[in-house]
Amino acid sequence: QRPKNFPPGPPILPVLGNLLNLSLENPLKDFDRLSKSYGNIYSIYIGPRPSVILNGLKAMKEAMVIKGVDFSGRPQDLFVNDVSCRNGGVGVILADYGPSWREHRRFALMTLRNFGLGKKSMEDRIHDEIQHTIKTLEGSIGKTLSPRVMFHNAASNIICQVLFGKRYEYDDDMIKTIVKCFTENAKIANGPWAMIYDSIPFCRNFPLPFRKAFKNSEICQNYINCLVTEYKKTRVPGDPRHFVDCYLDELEKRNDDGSSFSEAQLMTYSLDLHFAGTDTTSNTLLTGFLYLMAYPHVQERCQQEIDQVLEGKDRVCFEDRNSMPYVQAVLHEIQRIANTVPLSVFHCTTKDTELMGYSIPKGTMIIQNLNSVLREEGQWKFPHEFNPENFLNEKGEFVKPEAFMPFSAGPRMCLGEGLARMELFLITVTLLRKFKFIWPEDAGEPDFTPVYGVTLTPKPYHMKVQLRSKQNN
Ligand code: HEM
Repeated sequence: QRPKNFPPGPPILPVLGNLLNLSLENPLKDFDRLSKSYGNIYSIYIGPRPSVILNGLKAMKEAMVIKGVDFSGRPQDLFVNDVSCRNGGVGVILADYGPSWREHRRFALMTLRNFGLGKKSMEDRIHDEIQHTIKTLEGSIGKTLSPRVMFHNAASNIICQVLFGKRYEYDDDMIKTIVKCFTENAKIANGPWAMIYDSIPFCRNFPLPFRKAFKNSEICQNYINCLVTEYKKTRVPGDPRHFVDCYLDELEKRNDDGSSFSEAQLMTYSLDLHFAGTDTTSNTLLTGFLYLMAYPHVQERCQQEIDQVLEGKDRVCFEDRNSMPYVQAVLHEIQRIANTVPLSVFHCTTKDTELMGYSIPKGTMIIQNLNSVLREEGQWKFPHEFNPENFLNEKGEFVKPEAFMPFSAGPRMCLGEGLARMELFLITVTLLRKFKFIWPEDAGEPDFTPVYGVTLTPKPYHMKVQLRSKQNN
């Protein structure tokens, strides 16, 4: 039985709740279908747990922005919590709303900013990494290559520079293993076995496929343990080289005052940022290059604008985006279509609250169907097709509709948005300036259907790379 005045939804079965109403492999279509029957705010039971699904801009804004604090909690008893928070630290992504989350979020935002302002700016770091990407692509001129490892490692290296002050070669075994753990766990974390783990608690200790996620998490914990142990030995207090050193300085400063900073937190937190900074940006890039090859006229129009704006300059800077309305529109359209984190990260209510006339008790799980906003009819000129016109007005100027929400909204909104946007712009522009990307003739039609997970991933594909004949650099 649903509580009084709770959002409506399909009938609930004992034990399973509404599991049979969802495809456990990929429930995105079911979430859209259910909103047609029950409206933009409805409820389903994942096993015994009541969850409210938010669809469309209006509901999303009221919950995440207008009543942001009421909706900014995180559930604490899910599969993902057991996998990620095993060493006692809760990190930031899964931390519940409260002082520890607030302090850690503030600290990361400040540290990311400081590393962007220091001797070497964030732009310089991204450009350094792009040189390695270019080398990989130059080695494939005239051939085809699968860009997956290249983009995942590039994104991983950029965040690694900030976190640990180091990068890894693209064929380094250690980072290959870590990135594999991240990408596998991003698929397991909201796959069928995670749903079963969350719905039927007595099966949690059985040797079922969800065990793989725990193994992966252990590998990542060992890796971060080694790094932190090394940095503790080599650091000079007060002269931080990277995020880990900054945290260790802060830990010393706050020692014994009951603060939420701890070594266990540092480990989970660093892994949170490494994971969040890798699997998101790289999957967006993969989607982007897939569409740029499938829509060669869009690629060419970007290249014309890039050539024109960068004429005589040796490299692009983030500021140049303001002179590139078409490229900006294309990058935003890529993010809209990529829908990289389709259900955001699950929230929960921090107190008894109301949403569009419904009563929602404290502790209710909230699932944001970001997909429903990024493709909402009435919000977009072309909701169901790839079309940069979605972000251009009649004068060809860049405009950003309110429904552009791939980073979510409100107090829990992605804290890496600035970094991600800078990476997407600098990487895409630099590569499009230098290379032409072609869908291989023998590859059949491009398949745009993504593989479902916490992050959506394009199916593996190959690209043909040519040096552009008319280069201005
Ligand atoms: C295209 C790239 C990215 C996309 C689409 C994306 C999207 C998201 C989304 C939808 C959320 C959940 C927000 C919510 O719960 O309401 C999130 C949270 C988060 N993201 Fe990102 N993200 C991206 C890149 C990054 C990067 C590069 C970093 C690394 C610095 C990062 C760090 C985080 C963190 C730490 C959180 C948790 C914030 C919190 O709980 O307070 N993300 N991101």
